[in-house]
Amino acid sequence: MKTLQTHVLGFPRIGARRELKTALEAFWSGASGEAELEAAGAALRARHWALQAAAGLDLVTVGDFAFYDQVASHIQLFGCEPARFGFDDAASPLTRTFAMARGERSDCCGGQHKDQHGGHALDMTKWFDTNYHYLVPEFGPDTAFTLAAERLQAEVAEAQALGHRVKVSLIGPLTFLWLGSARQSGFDRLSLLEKLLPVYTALLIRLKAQGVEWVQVDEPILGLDLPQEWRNAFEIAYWLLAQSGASIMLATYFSPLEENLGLACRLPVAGLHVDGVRAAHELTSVCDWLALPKVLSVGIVDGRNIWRTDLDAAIDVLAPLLERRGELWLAPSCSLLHVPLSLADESALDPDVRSWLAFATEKLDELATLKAALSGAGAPQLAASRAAIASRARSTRVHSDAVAARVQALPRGADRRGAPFATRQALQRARFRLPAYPTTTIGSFPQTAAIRAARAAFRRGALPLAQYQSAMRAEIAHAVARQEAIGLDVLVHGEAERNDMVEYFGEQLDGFAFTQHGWVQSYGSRCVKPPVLYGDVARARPMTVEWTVHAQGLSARPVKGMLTGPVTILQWSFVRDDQPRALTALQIALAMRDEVADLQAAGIGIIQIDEPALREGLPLRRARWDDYLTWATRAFRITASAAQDATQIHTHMCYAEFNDILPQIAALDADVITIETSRSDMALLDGFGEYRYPNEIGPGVYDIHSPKVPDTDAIERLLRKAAQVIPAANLWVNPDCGLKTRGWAETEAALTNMVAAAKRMRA
Ligand SMILES: CN1c2c(nc(N)[nH]c2=O)NC[C@@H]1CNc1ccc(C(=O)N[C@@H](CCC(=O)N[C@@H](CCC(=O)N[C@@H](CCC(=O)O)C(=O)O)C(=O)O)C(=O)O)cc1
Ligand SMILES: N[C@@H](CCS)C(=O)O
Ligand SMILES: [Zn+2]
Repeated sequence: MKTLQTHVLGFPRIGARRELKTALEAFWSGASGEAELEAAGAALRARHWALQAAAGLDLVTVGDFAFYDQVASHIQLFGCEPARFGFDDAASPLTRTFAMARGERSDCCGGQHKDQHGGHALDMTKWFDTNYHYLVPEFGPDTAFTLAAERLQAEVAEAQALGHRVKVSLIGPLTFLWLGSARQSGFDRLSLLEKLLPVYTALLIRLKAQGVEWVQVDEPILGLDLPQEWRNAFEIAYWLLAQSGASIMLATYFSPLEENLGLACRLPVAGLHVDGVRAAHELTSVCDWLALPKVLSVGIVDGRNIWRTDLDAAIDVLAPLLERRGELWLAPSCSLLHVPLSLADESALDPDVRSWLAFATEKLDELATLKAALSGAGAPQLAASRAAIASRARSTRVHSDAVAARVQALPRGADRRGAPFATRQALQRARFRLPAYPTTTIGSFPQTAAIRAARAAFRRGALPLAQYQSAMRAEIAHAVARQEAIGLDVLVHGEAERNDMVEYFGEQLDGFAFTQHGWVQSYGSRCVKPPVLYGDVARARPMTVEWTVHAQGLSARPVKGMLTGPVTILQWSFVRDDQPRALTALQIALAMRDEVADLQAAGIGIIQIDEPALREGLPLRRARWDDYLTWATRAFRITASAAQDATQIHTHMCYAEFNDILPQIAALDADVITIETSRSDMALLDGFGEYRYPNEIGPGVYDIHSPKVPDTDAIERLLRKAAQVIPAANLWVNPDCGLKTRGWAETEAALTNMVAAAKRMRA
């Protein structure tokens, strides 16, 4: 008798029409109260469990829902909200979540204790190699843990009342500690494990008593290069958790287990989930090493991409595993948080491309089909799946001879600027005659409600193209006028016409499709709609030149052209799985190179090529870094090298630590890099200083994530700190990142102070 069960590790929570975003933003604006927000959350959970049940999943997953972020929910679950927030019992858990997430704008405790709260939000960083950002737990010697499981248990009860069999998902204790930051340098987060484990055990006991059959405990760090003491800690931790008597499904994903494979298989848990997409080559070894009766859960459906699964190929992989083990669980490789909810409303997608795709809901159906096929029941859906896979494989729309020929013909040295940096720098200084400490911004200015409303009206046909364009031209004129008035040296057009820095280019490049509702959560209520890169990439026509030339025509000061780099376009799109990422990046690089050439030909002398996702694209295992960095940095240079020596190329990076890839950042050979540093109080720059970063650099002096307007003294202090490690002649003055999420009033005030600080430095 063979047993098959289906489940998901997590499900998107934002809602088909971003209902969670709407509910959150209404709550934050004061337009609704906690009861409405809670009701919206409950409705989404119920709907998503119903989808899982309707697709025949054996277990629904509880605990993956969060109003802001699942890591923040765990900070509350384990009672380790940082003491600096000064929460008291009067503050509701929701208010406290938003205080941690959004900093001092929260009216926590009625705003009475703001001074004691230490104000600023928890740091936010990338969840492994995804474009999802989590709130970083803060750990120190005084961190204490207490169980606050009321919300989680209430959600379990909700699901049970709806008649579902429940599996709870939790972030594992080692991964939770690993993801946190040490408030004190030298503090070892692992030393907290002893205090944390009893709280986990107590939680597992409670969940068992509540009738929860399985608890999925996520330990994705088992796919990382772990220090030996962290590896050792797994054995003791899971031995202790086993005492709870709970059935634990230990979940790993995003990366092969490699040297941790034996460890993962040995741990005293009831089951092990492995990533059958990124670690497909390890399935046989895991099957060998995972002793029966432990359950093997195979993440056979790609949770990080949107292509239909080749179900025949999947069955070929799964059937022998089922034969050997007698029991198998089937799942997506990781949580479905990273893909859009459903294809159902994507009526504008090209029908061919649409037939090749599976979003979260369709992936549930794939699991059901696999289960049916493997259990010998009829699976009529297999035929449709087969036809779609075949249609994609033979489609003439995927391959372009012209693109292939261009890639083939790429000359050696196509990734090199004409002259070395020193020569270029002299030419550019003579051309632009900028003052010392030149001031600039990163590209976007506030995406106001008016801008978004105009674009929404244009898209639904309520605003004619000409009127939309003239509205955007007026927004650009406004941004240019504001920058001139503030006294910035290098201006930008402000990106009013862009919905998103990647989607905007995806919409215009051949080889990309885009969705109407394919939202994926980026952080909190903020979402992105990653374009779908299905075919060879080419640029049909210039994409940014008219807007930039319009802006340049409004000012005698240089206006920076603003492009997104090839690696970031690749990284923030759903990309092809039928050719190496390196080749796709090269195709994008060539298309973007044409845009650089056209901007330059139109008289734009400074061009920024944003690469915020360069670091995020790094493979999770260090052994694979070199290969990635070689092709990724080459892709950037191919784009940039269309620039003549007197054209100044900027790049911009944010949302990551960069010190471990400094040589590769230098190898981009951008004339100027603007980089996020203010949140780390310029600590990042120590690495740049020690490394003697050769080109010009603009360390962010203003944290755009905070509504707080930095004063001139604070900015000057940061600049003086920067000038201690970077030669003053190479320093630029700019914010950390784009200003699209900010309002105009705070933006103008902050930039005015920034310009004043630069003037003080010059004096
Ligand atoms: C720099 N970042 C980015 C990342 N990834 C990207 N793909 N892009 C990025 O910029 N990763 C790292 C960071 C993450 N940071 C952010 C910051 C801000 C957002 C954000 O604001 N997202 C918006 C959606 C942006 C967008 O696509 N806008 C569209 C649609 C606007 C919209 O919602 N329209 C409404 C109607 C509005 C009206 O009528 O008034 C609708 O369609 O219903 C546009 O401008 O046209 C967000 O709101 O979440 C994301 C990541
Ligand atoms: N030019 C973009 C970069 C964001 S990382 C912006 O300013 O929004
Ligand atoms: Zn940025």
